[in-house]
Amino acid sequence: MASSATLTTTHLPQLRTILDEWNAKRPTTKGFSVPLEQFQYAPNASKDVIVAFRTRPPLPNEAADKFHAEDDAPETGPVEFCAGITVTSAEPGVFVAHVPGMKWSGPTLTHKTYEADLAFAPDTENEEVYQRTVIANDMLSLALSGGVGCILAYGQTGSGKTYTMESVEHRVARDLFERARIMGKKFIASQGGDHPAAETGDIFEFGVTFLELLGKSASDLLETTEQVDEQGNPVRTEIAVREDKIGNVRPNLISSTVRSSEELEELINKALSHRRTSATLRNATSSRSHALLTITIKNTLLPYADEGQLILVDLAGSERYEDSKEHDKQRMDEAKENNKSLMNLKECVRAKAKMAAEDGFVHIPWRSNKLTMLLKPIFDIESRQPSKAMIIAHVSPHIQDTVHSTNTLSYAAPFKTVPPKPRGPQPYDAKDPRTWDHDKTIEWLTKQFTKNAMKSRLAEWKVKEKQAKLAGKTLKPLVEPAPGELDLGVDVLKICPPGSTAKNLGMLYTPQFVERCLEARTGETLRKDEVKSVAMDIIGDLFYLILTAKTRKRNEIMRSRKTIAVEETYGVSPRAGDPETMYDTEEFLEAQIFYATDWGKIIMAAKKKCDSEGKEWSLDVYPKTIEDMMQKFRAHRDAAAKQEAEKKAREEET
Ligand SMILES: Nc1ncnc2c1ncn2[C@@H]1O[C@H](COP(=O)(O)OP(=O)(O)OP(=O)(O)O)[C@@H](O)[C@H]1O
Repeated sequence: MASSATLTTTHLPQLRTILDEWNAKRPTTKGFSVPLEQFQYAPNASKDVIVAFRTRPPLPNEAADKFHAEDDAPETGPVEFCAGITVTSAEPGVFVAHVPGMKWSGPTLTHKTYEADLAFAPDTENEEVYQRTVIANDMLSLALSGGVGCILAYGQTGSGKTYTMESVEHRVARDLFERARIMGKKFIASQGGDHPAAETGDIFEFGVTFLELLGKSASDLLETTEQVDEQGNPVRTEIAVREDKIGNVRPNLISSTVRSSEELEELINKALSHRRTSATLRNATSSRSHALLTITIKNTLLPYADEGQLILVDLAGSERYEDSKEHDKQRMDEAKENNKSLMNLKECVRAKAKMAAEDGFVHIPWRSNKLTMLLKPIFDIESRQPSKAMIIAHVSPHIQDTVHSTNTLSYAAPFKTVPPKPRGPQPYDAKDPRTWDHDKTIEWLTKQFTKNAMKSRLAEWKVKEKQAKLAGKTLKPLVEPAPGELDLGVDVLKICPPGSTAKNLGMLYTPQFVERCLEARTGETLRKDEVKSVAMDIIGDLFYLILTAKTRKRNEIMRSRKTIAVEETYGVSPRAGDPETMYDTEEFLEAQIFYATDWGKIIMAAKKKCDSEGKEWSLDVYPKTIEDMMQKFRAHRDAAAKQEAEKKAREEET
């Protein structure tokens, strides 16, 4: 293949002729299926990884500059633009890259086709790109519902990444608060509308960080610095990027709280101006660094739920080795590091896409690099947060850049996956809620609400028993109610209507499930805040069971790796093990009621000890912990029964 230098002005007319012949034969370009004004959600909205291509228009004088920069061939008049990319379909997205080559008979063109979910032509406005990516895939709602949405701009230096990402950032700032108000009002309404923020829907707290990763070193773009180094570059504190004790990656950045579009816009402008200053001073740093804007969102009415996140990433320009070999050592190291991180990112995105499409286990190597560590929430399969990643691959429109463009397109195209084909119902597995039918789901939900109702009955009974004792009376023992006799406080059939299963419930965001439980409330047996707290426990348990089922296979493969952390993310009690099969007894339920909140605490302490001693949790320590607890419970129960019997006998005697 010829380099662009050999394909200079003299060959352009021939290349144009070949391109015109190809264009004359190809079918007309397929546009978007629904015009922008009419559509609301994209057909791809359910996918975990969405890939889009974008090419920009040629800039004034760019075609000439591109030749003159590399070529000293004699000029034959003004250099006209020659297309290196043709968009043949917008949705699904198809780009054809025209790769120039050279034979003894003259220049040639090879037409390579690449497919994505969406493709944006040079005349597509930023607003349309934003609507068809961020809005169509419901990224704002995802983050406001405790999920993680990540948008990555990838491509060669100068291909338009910053142009796209800055526009996305400003538009997110414009729309996020309005969307939050709508969702906030809806959430309050589902609780009966009784809240000081019922009018405003103001229930979310927003935090913003902006990190720059240059080579291996991370810095805070919100840090204002007066200091400059010998070359005049601003000096910023180096930020450590590592996992903390509980596995979170939270670099120590300035996190600013924002309350409005204007405040968010101001911070974005501040960070971008710091990035631009660095870019001018340090020879286009922006193209050599990754910039990550993270917006964290906390629902103040669901204090135990995970924070939602929107992560907007303007990636460093992808450089070929040939382009960087003229650089000094520092630049070469940076380029090497960038390529490493981009390759690692590719592995992670590809694995995530594959996992979503095949519904199986795929190892995601997110710990291998700082960039992917920072994106842990979207790559960690142990995370309970729903997440979605969108990659927008940018290419230059010029024929001189096609070799670069094919690299970019072949990097991103494999991320496009076909949603898994319906394979019929999976065989029933008691341990895997994704295989439960409607009846089994209702049975499980009923059991969860019964557990809760029994807990409060027992608590009430204990109070009454105490009062009775004080009055010198004996209270009748608490009798186990017959199935269906207990008022659960909710209509489980409303939570899981006919036709719906645990798999459908597992796809709901936590606030959606809470809203549904609140709507299913019957009478006054449970207060609204009690429904909320039980709903949080139940959805937490369901996520845990699904997660355990998903990772079981992985755990078998990687037995040496640490087992799933039994974290109390949703503030609920028992989560470890598999009560469905191992301990599915009334006695087990009674023991949980007896231990109440201590149950979770004892299990957590045992898990911690087990980890520190490097023992095997699921097969060895966990059953032993449960057995010890059950023995204690039985001893207590038997002693209490004995005492009760003796008391009765004494009473009968007197
Ligand atoms: N879709 C577009 N329409 C019009 N102009 C564009 C478009 N995309 C990019 N540009 C212009 O192209 C130039 C290069 O774009 P940009 O700086 O975004 O590229 P980049 O990929 O971020 O480069 P770098 O890696 O160097 O940061 C800019 O002048 C920008 O304004």
